[in-house]
Amino acid sequence: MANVKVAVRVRPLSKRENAEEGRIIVEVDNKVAKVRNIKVDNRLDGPWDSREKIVAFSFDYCYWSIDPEDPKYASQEVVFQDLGTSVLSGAFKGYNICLFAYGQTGSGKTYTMMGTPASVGLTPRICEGLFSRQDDYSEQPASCRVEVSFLEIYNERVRDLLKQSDHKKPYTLRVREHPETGPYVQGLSQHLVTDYKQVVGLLEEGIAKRITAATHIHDASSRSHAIFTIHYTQAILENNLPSEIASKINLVDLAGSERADPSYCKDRITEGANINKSLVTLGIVISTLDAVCCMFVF
Ligand SMILES: Nc1ncnc2c1ncn2[C@@H]1O[C@H](COP(=O)(O)OP(=O)(O)OP(=O)(O)O)[C@@H](O)[C@H]1O
Repeated sequence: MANVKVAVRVRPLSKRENAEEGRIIVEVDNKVAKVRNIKVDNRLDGPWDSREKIVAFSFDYCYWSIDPEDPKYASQEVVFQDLGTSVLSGAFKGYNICLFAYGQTGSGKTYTMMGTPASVGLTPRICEGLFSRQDDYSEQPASCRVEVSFLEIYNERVRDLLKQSDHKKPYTLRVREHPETGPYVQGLSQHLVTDYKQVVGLLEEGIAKRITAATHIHDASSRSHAIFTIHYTQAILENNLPSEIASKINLVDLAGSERADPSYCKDRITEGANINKSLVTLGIVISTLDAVCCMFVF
């Protein structure tokens, strides 16, 4: 899967982790993340010795986002410059692109994808990039159209985050498959936007409606998968004839995988089971795509 890039990001310890005297067991060295197994010989403290086990994993990008004073600190801007600009350049060339954040609950997916008002994440930055196109990517189009939609998948059911839904039956959208364009969500609202401010308004509206709940690890854990889709259509002249380049950008903030905890209430347990089930399925899909892809590479 040559067109797939994988990045890993290390976030700072949370207040709770600091209070519990948590330790960072990951180191980042260029494109390699090294995880130290502190359980070896139950040696929680003490000097490094040959029995300490380090497992190294390679990625396309490794981000160290612990301390802003650290020279190797990766800010939201650094992450955007690597990942967001390639999304934009792909979209400008007419490719469909999917960027998703995957990880354990509380690991920093929403922070990276959405960010905070003081530290804006990938999704709003990518939208801003579409409107303030100052690129060297390709020829500028005569005009372009941007339409967005925002949905969440909660307990395997789909809800439009940008449409007032029936309170009794909010999760009623159906996923269908079009013979030519592939899977789509029937009845999902599409919103034409003409500037960055409008996109931010819609993003805030959708984020506010998304289901969150407190878990042992994270006070505001997202309990659903959220998909923000941008349909980007460029009007161009091809051989002096009007034509269009259409691309679709899916920006996905997945719910976090978590360990089943019998002390949770029934809702949390059901949510957790559905989250884990869908993430395992996603893993199977990616492995299968990889296997199929390898079969045809000669
Ligand atoms: N790179 C970072 N720098 C500073 N704070 C971060 C960073 N990443 C995450 N955080 C903070 O850590 C907490 C958890 O992050 P976040 O909500 O993004 O986790 P999540 O993976 O989306 O969790 P869940 O799957 O439970 O929804 C938040 O308070 C967030 O502000």
